[in-house]
Amino acid sequence: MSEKQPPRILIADDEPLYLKTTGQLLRKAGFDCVCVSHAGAAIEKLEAEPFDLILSDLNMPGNLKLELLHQGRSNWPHIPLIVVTGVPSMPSAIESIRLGITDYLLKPVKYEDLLASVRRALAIPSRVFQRSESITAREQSELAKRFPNIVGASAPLMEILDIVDRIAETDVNVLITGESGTGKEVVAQTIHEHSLRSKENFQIIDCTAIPESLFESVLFGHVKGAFTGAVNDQEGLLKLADKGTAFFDEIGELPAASQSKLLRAIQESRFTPVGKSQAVQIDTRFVCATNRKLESEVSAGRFRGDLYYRLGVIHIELPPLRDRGDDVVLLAEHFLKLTLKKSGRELQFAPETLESLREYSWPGNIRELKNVIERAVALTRGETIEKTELPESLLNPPANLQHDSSGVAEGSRDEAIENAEYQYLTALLEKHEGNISQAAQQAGLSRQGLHKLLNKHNISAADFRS
Ligand SMILES: Nc1ncnc2c1ncn2[C@@H]1O[C@H](COP(=O)(O)OP(=O)(O)OP(=O)(O)O)[C@@H](O)[C@H]1O
Repeated sequence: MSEKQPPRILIADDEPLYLKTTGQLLRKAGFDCVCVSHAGAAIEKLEAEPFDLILSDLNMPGNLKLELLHQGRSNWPHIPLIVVTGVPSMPSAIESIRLGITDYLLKPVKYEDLLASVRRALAIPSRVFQRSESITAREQSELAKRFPNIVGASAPLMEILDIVDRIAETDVNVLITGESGTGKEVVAQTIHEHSLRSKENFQIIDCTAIPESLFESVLFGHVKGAFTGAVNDQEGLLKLADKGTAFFDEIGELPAASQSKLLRAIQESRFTPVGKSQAVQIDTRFVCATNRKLESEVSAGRFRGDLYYRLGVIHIELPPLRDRGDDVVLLAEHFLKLTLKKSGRELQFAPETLESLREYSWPGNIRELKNVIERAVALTRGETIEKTELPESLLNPPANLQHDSSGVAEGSRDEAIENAEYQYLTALLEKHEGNISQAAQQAGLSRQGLHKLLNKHNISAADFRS
């Protein structure tokens, strides 16, 4: 973007009235707009002239297969793209978010919302949208130095650190997904620590811990006497996140009514505490995490699409530990060092122990690995951690957790993982006769984490108790 020139916006839409009024309104707001009525013309313009932003309709001539989105994102990845559509459809919405659009607005769109979205998109440095080429060894070591809390050197982790590095200082909202224990909270905290908001609060908001009936009061606060039991004025969690980062953990668990209240607060950057008449303005960055597949939740109608787009401007998917190669060893060494720091002892892994750690499939991911190392250190009497100090469940995992190359691969990878997880959980509960604490301990999960997984698979621990 040139400093003297106003930002240039390309608007592509086949509704003449919308095209004309949007162009006029944005010009009035100080932008330089070029309006075209079909995808082909938009692509020609992009080839010929520089732009800072694309506003694109979905249903317009030449865009049957979302050509403008595909070409726009692959040929001009540095130009943010906002979809504005009158005919929302779930597949196109999901495809849009996959391609990395900046926002998804539904017509009729309020002028203030459009303007806010345009300003937000233009405030994001273009490098955020540029896909990284493969990361060089030098860049790798620089990333490792910049993020010492995130241990690992595998290619998938390096890609994540590269994204974190590019987005941390911007104000974009981030959605972090991944299985339980993959490090979502660690990544969220790291984004905050490397942001311009690092001196302010990193406010964790655990969506599973807020009863639906208290959502507004906990999030937005309340005044004394607003409802029975409101004996004092209470500031809400969002106010505590003002100027800082609000981290919504387990956002996928948020009930529908709470989703709309949160969406409104995010869209307007303000909310009204319960019992008050005046709204409170906030300046907060939103980072969210979930181990659910939010896209499927949106398709199934359980999660609002508009909230999903608003939160997931940047989507970081953390790989499970089993897909991170030798990171297992690096993390094991890291947790060994951490554990020994407390005791002052000196210990090392036997080569066979490391081999077993490498071979295991880690359903509880990094949290499970951390627990296994702490347990092994506690059990080891000599100077070497032998394989025998590893839990039996790790050395002889249930058949469904072993890698069997002779088996016929059925279904998608996601289905296979879901099945394996289901089998693992039922075997685990059977072994511990429905005792959640013991089962969670073995799986390397928190009790809450295990409850969530059981809910996901509709498994009741009570069925395993005698
Ligand atoms: N890359 C990493 N380097 C070092 N420690 C890590 C890393 N990732 C995660 N951990 C550690 O693993 C444990 C689990 O991480 P975290 O709580 O961030 O996972 P999560 O994905 O948020 O889990 P859940 O979905 O159950 O809330 C924590 O003790 C964390 O410190």
